[in-house]
This record gives sequence, structure tokens and C-alpha cells, in this order.
Amino acid sequence: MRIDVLTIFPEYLAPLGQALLGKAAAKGLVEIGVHDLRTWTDDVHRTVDDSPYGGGPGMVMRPEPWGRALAEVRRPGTRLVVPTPAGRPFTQTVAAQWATEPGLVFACGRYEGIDQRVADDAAAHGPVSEVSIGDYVLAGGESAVLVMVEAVTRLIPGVVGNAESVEFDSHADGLLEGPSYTRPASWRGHDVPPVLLSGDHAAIARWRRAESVRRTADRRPDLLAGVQLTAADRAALDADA
Ligand SMILES: C[S@@+](CC[C@H](N)C(=O)[O-])C[C@H]1O[C@@H](n2cnc3c(N)ncnc32)[C@H](O)[C@@H]1O
Repeated sequence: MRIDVLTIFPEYLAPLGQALLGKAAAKGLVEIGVHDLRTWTDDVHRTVDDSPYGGGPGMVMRPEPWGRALAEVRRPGTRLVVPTPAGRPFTQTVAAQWATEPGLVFACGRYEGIDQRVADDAAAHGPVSEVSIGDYVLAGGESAVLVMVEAVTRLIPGVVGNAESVEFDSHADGLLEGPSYTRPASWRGHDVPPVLLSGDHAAIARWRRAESVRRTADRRPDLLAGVQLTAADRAALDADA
């Protein structure tokens, strides 16, 4: 997958070359380009913002540098992702869909955001997703892009090794993952649930599913609406009631 990020703070994206992503790039699974939006400004001050039409506080990112940058960086048909707190939620389902695409271009906003015409115009050249990573407001799109790129790329086959399976992660099947344990079997008076030491794989799978359902009901009951619960799942919930 080819990933391009447009930003006025290219150095902010340095973590994209680290850890799992750095290894994925070294293996040729992901190719990442970070571009300074100011390259596409046309004045001596390299201006990217201006005051908002209609008045109000703050500044808005001007459309012209964005238009020129996207014309050069975005291949036709590639998805443009515009992070914004006013966007549709970015979820694991969205990440899984994007992980199947050949390329993504991310446009990092700053100030009050990017002139709306940039996203509107870009829709003529491929899909455009205005997405939010959560119900809070960040100072800029860069940290949101770090979050999204990591969530997407770890779903590309080969990026995550066997040591860290994505299949049983929280949100993979709409539920939260239950608790995990490692050695020692007893620590500070807290014992590992005995079933995990039993060697009975079917019993362990049943216990894990029940813990996953219970934890989801406790911490994120809203998620249960999107999950087909089995009779065993309902029994696990009833046992808690
Ligand atoms: C201060 S915010 C702009 C907020 C905007 N005036 C609003 O209220 O919708 C500046 C930039 O941070 C990024 N941003 C802030 N919160 C975000 C969130 N929850 N998800 C994704 N991007 C976010 C976007 O790139 C946005 O353009």
C-alpha cells in the first residue's frame, strides 16, 4: 500500500518510520511519503491560511495549496482521507476496508480546518472520507493520521507477525477482547483463572468468548447492538445479572 500524508508539520509524522510501520516499510508492504503543504504555496511567506468568510474566530486553510498538492500527490482513484472532529467515526470496520485499498492520501488540517471546497472538489477524482477519531478536538490532523495509519496498516497481511494476532483483537468481531494473563500463575495473591491452565482448548475458547461478551456489556454496551449474540453469550450475561 502507498500512503501519502500532506501536512504543514512533516516532522510530526516521524513515528511513521518507527516500530511496526518501519518494519512494514522495510519489507516493502507499505510505502510512505510525507509532504510539506507549504511546497505548494505561491507567496514569499508560504501562507496556507486566511480568515474565515462570514467572520468568526481562527483561520481556515486556503484551498489553492491543497488543490495543487493533491493534483501532484494523489493518484486518480485513490481515497483522500480528511481528518476532522466533524467527520464520520473512524472504526475498525473502516480500517479493515481501507487496508484492502492500494493507496491512501491523508490531508492534515490545522487551525479551524480546511476550506470545505477541497474535499468537495477532490470527490471528482476518487473517494473522499471526512472522518473523526473520537468525540474530542485535537489541535491538528497529524496525531489523528498517526492513529489511522497504524490501525490500517496492521491489518495488511504480513505487517503483524504471529506473535500478535489481529484476529482476536477488540473490535475484530464487534466485541471487546477479554482479559489476558501470562506467567506466573499466581502474583501478589491474584490467581490466573484456572480454566486457562486446564489445557482444555474448547473450555478456554468458551471462557474467552464469555469474558469478551461480559466486558463489552460492562464497558461498551452500545457495541452489543451490532453483534449476533448466541444462547451461550446470553447465558454468560445472565450469570452476571
Ligand atoms: C482545531 S481542529 C478544527 C476543529 C473544527 N473547527 C471543528 O470544530 O470541527 C484542527 C484540525 O485538527 C484535526 N482534528 C481535530 N480533532 C479531530 C478528531 N477528533 N478527529 C480527526 N481529526 C481531528 C483536523 O484535521 C482539524 O482540521
